[in-house]
Amino acid sequence: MNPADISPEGPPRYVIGVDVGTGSARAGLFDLSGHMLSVAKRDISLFREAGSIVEQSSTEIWNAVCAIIREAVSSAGVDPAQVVGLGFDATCSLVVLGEGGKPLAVGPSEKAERDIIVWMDHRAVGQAERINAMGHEVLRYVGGRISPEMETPKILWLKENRHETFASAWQFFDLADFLTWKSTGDLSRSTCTVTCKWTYLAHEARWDASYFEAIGLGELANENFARIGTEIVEPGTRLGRGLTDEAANAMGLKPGTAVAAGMIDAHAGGIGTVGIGGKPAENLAYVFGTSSCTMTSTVEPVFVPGVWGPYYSAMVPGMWLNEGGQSAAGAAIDQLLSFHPAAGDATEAARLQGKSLPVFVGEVAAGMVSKPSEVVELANGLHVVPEFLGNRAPFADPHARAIVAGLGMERDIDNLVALYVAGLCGIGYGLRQIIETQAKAGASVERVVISGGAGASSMVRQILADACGKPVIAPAADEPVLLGSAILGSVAAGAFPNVRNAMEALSSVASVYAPAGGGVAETHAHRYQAFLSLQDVARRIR
Ligand SMILES: Nc1ncnc2c1ncn2[C@@H]1O[C@H](COP(=O)(O)OP(=O)(O)O)[C@@H](O)[C@H]1O
Ligand SMILES: O=C(CO)[C@H](O)[C@H](O)COP(=O)(O)O
Repeated sequence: MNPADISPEGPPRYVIGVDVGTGSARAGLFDLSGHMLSVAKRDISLFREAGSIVEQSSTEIWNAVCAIIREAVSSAGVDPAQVVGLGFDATCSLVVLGEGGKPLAVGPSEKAERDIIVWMDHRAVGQAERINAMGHEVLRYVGGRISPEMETPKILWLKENRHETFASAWQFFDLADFLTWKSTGDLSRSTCTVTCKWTYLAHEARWDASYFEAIGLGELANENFARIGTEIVEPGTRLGRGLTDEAANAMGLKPGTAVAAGMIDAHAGGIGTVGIGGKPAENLAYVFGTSSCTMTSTVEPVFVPGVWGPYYSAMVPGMWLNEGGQSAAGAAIDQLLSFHPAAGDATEAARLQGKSLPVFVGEVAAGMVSKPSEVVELANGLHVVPEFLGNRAPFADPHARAIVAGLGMERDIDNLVALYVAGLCGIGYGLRQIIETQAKAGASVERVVISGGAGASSMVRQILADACGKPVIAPAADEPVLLGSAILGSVAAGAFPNVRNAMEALSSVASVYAPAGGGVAETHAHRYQAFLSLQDVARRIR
């Protein structure tokens, strides 16, 4: 299908957005006004081992993606020939393939199907520290410090610990780029992935060979970056000749269907939300899933120590991006609840209602108060700094750890609820700290536009608004992250001239959660000071 074939007349056309998160892959089928007709989901495995090792399988993910695309199309009863575009987003995990696209084992299991080092894998903390000690110029564009969650420390880890894998790797991909290559055979990388996670300098359209030489990965530069990306294109760019016969067959779509260069999952959430009001520079995109990401767009680059970026054209084309967040967000709430003596009973009660534990506990909390903002009183005396997986921003400190203060001998569900609320407040104070740090550096925002699985609850949105002090906007789209990747697919298909146009046309506000004033605001101000003190004391103890 050529872009020119899409006309307002003729049969309706559809696009598919695919989102591969940490725990599941989802596909949504959208019409060209941004309405989602169907969604399909598959859970994906995570393999964990000692030493912060977390791995996945690219084969499993690819099979899941093909299956959910088929399911989304058939459950909507749409003719595959009417699907004109496909967009992908995925976690920023590292996929390692040998000759012929063969999966290579990335860890001690020696299992080739474990060929992905997941973004949250912290095996490369030592490599990241050594890179940071070198202080290379490119680090200015990742908030001053490389994170072990980024790809160059991980590849260095492979070279130093699994030399055979490193030497025989044919391609190192960010997961979204792997998916577009599998779909089209096109090895182009997206400016989103390589700028945010690989130190590509999109504002100068180049890699910096001296960085790779300095850190001990000179061979990647000597090969002209053939294993990490020679063609770098903006998200939404139409790749290759669209779907290959093999991929189309696996997905139940037509060969040649347009496939867009993809994005990291959080950034797709940004694309699906920050167009609201036509003012991307005023909107902070907050994607609250397993991790959380804060994404702030500016016209000029703003350097905020400890906040990733500034990245050029990594999310909104032509704008700079600062990206912060918490490495464990939904995952921190899960971890916190799992420690509590009432977790077993509550999990069983949640299961009987077909809900996850945090959703169940959140609903119990909402039922205990007359107004959502009052839930903060349930957490009276309990304080959580939820940094189970380090502080992503504004300290860029992978060694930070969580703090829970104010625990008693309680073992009941009410106390579990209190812990849940305190954990969410802690997430909100982390958000407030990032917003304040960025504002001091010159990147202030007016509102937070929320997406992600944990951001779907209205009580969660209200707690975040109260805790961070900014209005939280819920977009009209039920699945803003999927809408973001569908937007990419629609641009590749030629339905919109560019991503910015599509963003503004397809995103709108559903509801606004204004921060509460009065006593609630005072309580949060007080709790925020406690959060800062606890965080500071923990840092000093270490
Ligand atoms: N109401 C809720 N309150 C707190 N956490 C929640 C809630 N709903 C979902 N979560 C958490 O959000 C995370 C899943 O987010 P989601 O965006 O669906 O996944 P992914 O990050 O894999 O894309 C899980 O950690 C889950 O426990
Ligand atoms: O680092 C990230 C974005 O830059 C994300 O945290 C990562 O991609 C995981 O996303 P999720 O929490 O939605 O599974």
